[in-house]
Amino acid sequence: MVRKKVVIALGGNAIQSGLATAEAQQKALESTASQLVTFIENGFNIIISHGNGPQVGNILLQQKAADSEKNPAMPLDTCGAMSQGMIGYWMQNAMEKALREKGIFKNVVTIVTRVVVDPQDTAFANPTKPIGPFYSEEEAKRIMEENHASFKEDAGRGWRRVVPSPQPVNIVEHSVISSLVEDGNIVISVGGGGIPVIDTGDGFKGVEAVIDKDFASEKLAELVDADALLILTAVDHVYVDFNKPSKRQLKEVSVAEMKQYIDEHQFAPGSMLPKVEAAITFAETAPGRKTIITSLDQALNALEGKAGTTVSLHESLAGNRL
Ligand SMILES: Nc1ncnc2c1ncn2[C@@H]1O[C@H](COP(=O)(O)OP(=O)(O)O)[C@@H](O)[C@H]1O
Ligand SMILES: NC(=O)OP(=O)(O)O
Repeated sequence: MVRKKVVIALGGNAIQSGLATAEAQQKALESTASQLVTFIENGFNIIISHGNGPQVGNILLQQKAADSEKNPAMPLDTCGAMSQGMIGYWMQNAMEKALREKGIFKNVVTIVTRVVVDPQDTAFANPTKPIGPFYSEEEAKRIMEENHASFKEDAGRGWRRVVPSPQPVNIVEHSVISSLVEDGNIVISVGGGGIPVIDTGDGFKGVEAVIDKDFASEKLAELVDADALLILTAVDHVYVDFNKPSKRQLKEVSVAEMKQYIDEHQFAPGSMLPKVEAAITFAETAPGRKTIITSLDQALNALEGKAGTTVSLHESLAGNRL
């Protein structure tokens, strides 16, 4: 049987739905993993990617405990690598447990993934990616003055530190990820959008940034020639007139239609907009490729063409079962 290959990008609620403790996040991941196992039961090969905004921000804050040459603070790229290892480790435990409960044996591996960015990317001069905890406006302004860090208001939920978020250009480990998934292993990769690196011509060098995980997942889906990119978040569908009485679910949408909605500012920057942009980019790479944006609960239904928002090059291609 030829197994279809799906890149699954997990939203923040799949990892942290309440407290930020290790115990609470591992519990949330166990619940996520029990749903992801249904993809394996239904014959899919999966590559799991995930966000790291809350986690990498907290790891960065924890560097404040550093006080000497013996205990130096680590830079943001290294904090990103730590977040990949931490969440990957939790996810490996959770997936193996969920597989065992179903009597399935499969290797689950995390690849520490480096993602090449352009040093000239204009994002370096304009930090936009929110990380870490939320603050009141007053607290945020005080920290900005003390630390020269940038903070911005995040979608009506409070103020957060923001860091540069350049576009992914290439994924260093994509070939090995591809081989592992072709061999039937479950691969966790491009966690937190990948560790941002620049190609110096004499090796890779980490840079202080956090890449958007939806854009990095899209790049990975392209490079491993995935059949679908599944972006899972807290809503079952993308909406037009979101949060208005006139709100309407989008089901099967062409790239051209989605671009029109972007022009109408239907999607919030920093939340739904990058997902929609990633969906368009993947669909544009080939006529058969589709991106589905939905919730974890509806993910399998969505692959059968029965739920979620599906974006493909032409609307006629969107509704079919994968
Ligand atoms: N037009 C829209 N349709 C659906 N959801 C939207 C829209 N605009 C903004 N959103 C919000 O975007 C959220 C997804 O973004 P976010 O929470 O940042 O993603 P993630 O799940 O990757 O952490 C949804 O849960 C929803 O609250
Ligand atoms: N890196 C990243 O996009 O993380 P979040 O999805 O948690 O913001």
